[in-house]
Amino acid sequence: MTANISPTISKTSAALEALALTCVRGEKQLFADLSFQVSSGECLHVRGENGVGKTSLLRLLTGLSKPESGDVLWNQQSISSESQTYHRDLLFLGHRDALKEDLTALENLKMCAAIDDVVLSDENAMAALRRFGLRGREHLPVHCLSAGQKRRVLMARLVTRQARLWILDEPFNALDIHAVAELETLITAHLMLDGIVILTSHQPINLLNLKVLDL
Ligand SMILES: Nc1ncnc2c1ncn2[C@@H]1O[C@H](COP(=O)(O)OP(=O)(O)OP(=O)(O)O)[C@@H](O)[C@H]1O
Repeated sequence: MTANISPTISKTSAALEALALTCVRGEKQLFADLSFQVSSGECLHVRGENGVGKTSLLRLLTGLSKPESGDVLWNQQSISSESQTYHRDLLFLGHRDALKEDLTALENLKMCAAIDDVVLSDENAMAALRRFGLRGREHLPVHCLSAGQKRRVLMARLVTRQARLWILDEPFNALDIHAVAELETLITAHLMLDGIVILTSHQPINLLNLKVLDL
């Protein structure tokens, strides 16, 4: 069954811009003076070896950590000055599963919707979970799900929360080939609606409008 949830992202163009970002972690400078822009309809694939600073970059882009110097602009406004607007437009999925293990898959989706201030009916939440192959698992506590099934709950979140900008840390991890294809389809549909995606992955990615950033 396919979840019938129509995205209602506005059609005006949007852009995320990194301006001369420098990132220091511990004693080490991970990157310096890093600038790029990602606009509506584009996906940026951030690549690099383990420990090079991909997750650290995503954290700067989400505003979860601050750069040593430089700034991040969302639609030409610094994300530190416009953080409420920015966080309404942003969906960040970190590579550690941001799920409550004692809650069911359905309860997790509903809880995320409540935090995001999104109205989500049980029917739409169930449809989203089933779209990602979780039929019959909707009422199981998340600690009973496999690693790939947990990632699928997070994928369901991509369709139940309408955000313009998706920042996804290793979203293909633990997914089987069907789920990888489903996620690529979902990302493509988001880009066609003028969404923006920034993701990290150690695997090659099969998407149109893909830009690559090698750290
Ligand atoms: N809070 C911190 N304090 C000190 N060092 C940190 C901190 N956070 C990250 N690091 C270090 O910064 C470096 C970059 O980490 P990061 O998680 O950004 O790498 P990554 O490119 O995402 O790696 P991977 O491909 O393994 O996920 C690593 O050497 C890590 O140990």
